[in-house]
Amino acid sequence: MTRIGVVTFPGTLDDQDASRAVRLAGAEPVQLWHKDRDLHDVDGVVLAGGFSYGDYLRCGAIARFAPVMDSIIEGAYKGLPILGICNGFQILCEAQLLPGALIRNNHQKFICRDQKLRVETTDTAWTKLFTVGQEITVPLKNGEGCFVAEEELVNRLEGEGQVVFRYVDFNPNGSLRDIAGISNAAGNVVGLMPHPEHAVEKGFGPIAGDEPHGGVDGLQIFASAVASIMG
Ligand SMILES: NC(=O)CC[C@H](N)C(=O)O
Repeated sequence: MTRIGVVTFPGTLDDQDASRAVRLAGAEPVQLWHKDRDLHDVDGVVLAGGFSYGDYLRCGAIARFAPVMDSIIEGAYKGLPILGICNGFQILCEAQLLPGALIRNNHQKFICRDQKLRVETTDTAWTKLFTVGQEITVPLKNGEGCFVAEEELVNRLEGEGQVVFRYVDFNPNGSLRDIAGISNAAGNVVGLMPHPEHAVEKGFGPIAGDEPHGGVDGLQIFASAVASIMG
């Protein structure tokens, strides 16, 4: 069975939901602790959302130096599928596994809403099962979600197909070019601000189309990783 590690740092909030999403996608979730020196032979890793180390300094800035990150960085360069959700995305940027940075929302407030996104590429380990241009709705909740990078870098990300998700209808934080998620050049490392792990079960997900509180669009992200790992 495919084994996907879910990392818990002090202050992580969404590791249980991420583990549940992994299980619903047909894989076995493996708990990884911030102090773990190895990844216990997992086939993929999820850096879950939350408030690691209380968001001190900058979101993700301290978690980036946790012992488990050495193995994650090594795994990333070897092609291990890695997903960073919200605080996980911030940690991946701090670790320079993904380019750019996430800064305070342009309106200076924490925001929580059901957010529509467009899937811009299926050439990543985490979006393989979508269709290009598909619109999905998943919850969003963060204080530092504004994606910024130099103009030249953003142009390169667009040109190389590394913009993976874009906000639709409403940009919730001032992110450049409505960018909600990006990947590394190889497509195995993906980070996104909204939370797919909160949209995996009917009755608990966001309001989406004809499905009040029933949207399960997020599940495809975890199922995509399982499909990529199985080849
Ligand atoms: N939901 C989250 O992961 C939040 C991330 C981070 N603590 C922020 O507020 O931006």
